[in-house]
Amino acid sequence: MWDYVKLVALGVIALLAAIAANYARDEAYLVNALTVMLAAAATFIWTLRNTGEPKAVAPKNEYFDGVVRAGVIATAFWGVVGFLVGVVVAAQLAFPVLNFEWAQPYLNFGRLRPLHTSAVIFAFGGNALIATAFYVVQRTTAARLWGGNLGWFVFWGWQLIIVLAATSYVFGGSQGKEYAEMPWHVDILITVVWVAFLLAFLGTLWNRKEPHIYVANWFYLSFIVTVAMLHVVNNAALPVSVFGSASVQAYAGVQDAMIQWWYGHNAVGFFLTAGFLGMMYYFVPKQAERPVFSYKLSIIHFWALIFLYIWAGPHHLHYTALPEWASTLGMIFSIMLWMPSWGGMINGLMTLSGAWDKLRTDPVIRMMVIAVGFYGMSTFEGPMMSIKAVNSLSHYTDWTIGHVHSGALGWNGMITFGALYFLVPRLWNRERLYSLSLVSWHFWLATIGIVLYASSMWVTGIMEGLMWREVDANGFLVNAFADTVSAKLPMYVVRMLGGVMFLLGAIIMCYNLWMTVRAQPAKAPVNANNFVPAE
Ligand code: HEM
Ligand code: HEM
Ligand SMILES: [Cu+2]
Repeated sequence: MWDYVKLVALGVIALLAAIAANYARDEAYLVNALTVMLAAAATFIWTLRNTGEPKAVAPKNEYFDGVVRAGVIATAFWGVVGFLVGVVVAAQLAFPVLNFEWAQPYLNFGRLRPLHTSAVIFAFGGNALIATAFYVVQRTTAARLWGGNLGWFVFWGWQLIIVLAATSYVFGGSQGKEYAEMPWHVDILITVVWVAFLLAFLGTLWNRKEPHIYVANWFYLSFIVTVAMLHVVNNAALPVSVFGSASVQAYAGVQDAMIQWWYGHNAVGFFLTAGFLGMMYYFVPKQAERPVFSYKLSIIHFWALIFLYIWAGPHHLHYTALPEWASTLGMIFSIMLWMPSWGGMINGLMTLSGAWDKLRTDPVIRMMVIAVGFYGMSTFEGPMMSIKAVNSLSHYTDWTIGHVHSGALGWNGMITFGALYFLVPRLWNRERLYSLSLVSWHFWLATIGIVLYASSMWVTGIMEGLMWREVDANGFLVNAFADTVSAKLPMYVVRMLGGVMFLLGAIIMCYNLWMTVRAQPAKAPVNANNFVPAE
């Protein structure tokens, strides 16, 4: 019965998408409609072929790990894609000829840049967060992921969203809001998939056999709930036509800017921070085989973080049409944010107390520790940059880009790599990783890559900031804008090389994980993935 409902629904979707493609008013919308049509048709055929077949009933005492395995593969795949596009845009900034004439307008910097940011944040980061949230919530509640195949809906829905967003940018569809560039129809799909994600997570918590809700789940839950709120409010818009990508924002002027940066900042705070802290609170203690340093600190850290983050957005709009008081409010909350952030860092690092020797012997724990270190660094740098006097120098410069990537590569990247190294042997029931020395290679390539990236951006950022404000004795500007651009060239090349190293490290990781699954002997099949011992 359920199969027939699905078939009808998929058929209707494919048909509507075909109609939408026919009436499409712009290229991006056309490509999106065709993609949805093909995806619905493929799922239709797949469902049809399986209709009436006896379904394998999953044993109730087994974790739902298939979707986590798929999420791990997707994380590694989109990671490499996102880093590669990062290297491409870095190369385009250094060598503008790489905006090839024949590839215009599709592959110019302006279209590839949001492709990079969405690929790394939503595809790489999003898949990492969804996969680990599903893994962690099951392990810490001793319950199977709620909702039957809802987990698969979330997984495939998210991949579809990624493909729609990416193709949309390349073909010229964008809302023009940073990190929220997806056109309105993709925004609706995101809302549906995100609600499914929330339900799967909440349902599992509800069914928990462990009375206590472990703190990692608090972080994951706050990430899911807050991102839902941010997404819906920031994307409120009126489509110009149901058959086109263009839409008009619900807010105008400075209100729109404020809502956008309330979103943008909290995307950092909840997507790139709270969710990843959930990862830290599970995987660091697991890999170190030590309890969390202070559970009390983790609770204080949690509440302080979510209370403070939400007010800090105006630090993105210093010296604009935003009222002075709002700007000051954002600055003050940002400075206060330093404390809980470092509380989290200390909690992560001190979890290693008594196990510091592991830093020498275990490259996976080294990866996690450097991630927490970079988290600490970027959450010190951020509050500093939010001070108006500092921001008057740093804003509009590459300093911001350096800050972004010390957080993104150092914190989000490294903690995800650590989690993948932890997960793959367990999910595929392998005795150990294929090669720890390849993990070490990855570690050093990535670390040196980040250092090259961040330090080159500090140098160019501060240099261009100072050059822009340099005036002669009569008060005239000394430098033309083009002077600052040409002065930056060497540093742009260094940044690109740093990116290449980071990318190489990720490719080595993929090889290592692949060989772990391929070449390592399986462990004896002792209910490794069961949470209730078989009688
Ligand atoms: C190989 C690695 C990477 C390279 C080479 C790279 C390169 C770049 C470049 C060239 C830009 C544009 C800068 C500009 O407009 O001046 C950029 C922007 C950005 N990247 Fe990356 N990136 C990498 C990895 C990542 C990762 C892993 C993340 C997030 C998890 C990330 C997040 C961002 C964000 C958020 C921006 C926009 C920054 C802003 O507007 O202030 N990047 N990246
Ligand atoms: C206490 C924590 C943090 C504070 C107070 C903070 C503050 C700031 C400030 C003041 C800016 C520059 C705004 C501007 O001049 O335009 C900024 C930019 C940015 N930060 Fe942070 N930051 C923090 C942590 C992080 C972390 C951990 C990450 C990444 C994982 C991150 C990602 C970003 C991004 C992506 C931008 C660029 C936004 C844009 O596109 O303009 N921040 N942050
Ligand atoms: Cu911010």
